[in-house]
Amino acid sequence: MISSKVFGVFRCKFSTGRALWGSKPRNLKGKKTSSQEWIKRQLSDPYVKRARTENYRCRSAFKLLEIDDKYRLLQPGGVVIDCGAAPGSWTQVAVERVLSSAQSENETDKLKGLVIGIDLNHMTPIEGAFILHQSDFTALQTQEKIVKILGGRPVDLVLSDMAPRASGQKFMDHELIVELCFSVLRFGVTVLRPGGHLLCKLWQGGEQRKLESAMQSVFESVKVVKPDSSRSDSAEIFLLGRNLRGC
Ligand SMILES: C[S@@+](CC[C@H](N)C(=O)[O-])C[C@H]1O[C@@H](n2cnc3c(N)ncnc32)[C@H](O)[C@@H]1O
Repeated sequence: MISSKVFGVFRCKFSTGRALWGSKPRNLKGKKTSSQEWIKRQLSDPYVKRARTENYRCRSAFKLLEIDDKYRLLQPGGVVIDCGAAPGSWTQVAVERVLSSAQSENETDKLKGLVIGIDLNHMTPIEGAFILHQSDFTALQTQEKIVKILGGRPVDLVLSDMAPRASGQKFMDHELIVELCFSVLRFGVTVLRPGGHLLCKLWQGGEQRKLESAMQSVFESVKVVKPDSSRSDSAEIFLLGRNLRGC
């Protein structure tokens, strides 16, 4: 067993913090909505309410739940890397679905499951997950830490909900998020098992095609996914690469 202290990582025991408000949204033109509009929208958003009642740290949980209900990416006993994990709702969902005994009768599957969450920001621990917080996913050092935690285990699913700090310059923000996706893809192909999957978020724009074709060259199928819980006025979409081709 690797000591979590060695990596400055914690195998989390308690989940307390919640950030149900999420980040201030951008509309399709890349402009921020006014604070008042944003608060009004948050208060009337059914997913914000559900996140509160169902104990998720933010409404984003429902995007992954919806995608997973359709594509069955999270399996009991699975190994999952969650890039851009804070405040933690995707990690919560991944832990529930790969570590939950309710999902699997098999205790061994439950023990085998592994979820690693990485974020630039501070993140409150989540029971059952390894969290590398205050860590830049794109840094080699961080990726080496992930590889050590994996201890040679192949990965079933790489997730990225990473988003750069939005400048409001639509093209620049699009380029930055696509760069993050490419770094997830480059790393993903080195750790995913053949047949593994990758889901990454981006804001639509001109570079999307390049990313899609890079994914098509390594995955058997690549789909653009927009769950109902992703706001229709948001430029956000997800690219899902399924079944990594073997060498
Ligand atoms: C939309 S939030 C993720 C929400 C998360 N999926 C959840 O459900 O709680 C985007 C996150 O990406 C993180 N991020 C952006 N660039 C990053 C990077 N280079 N390395 C790690 N995290 C990054 C941000 O700090 C932010 O917390």
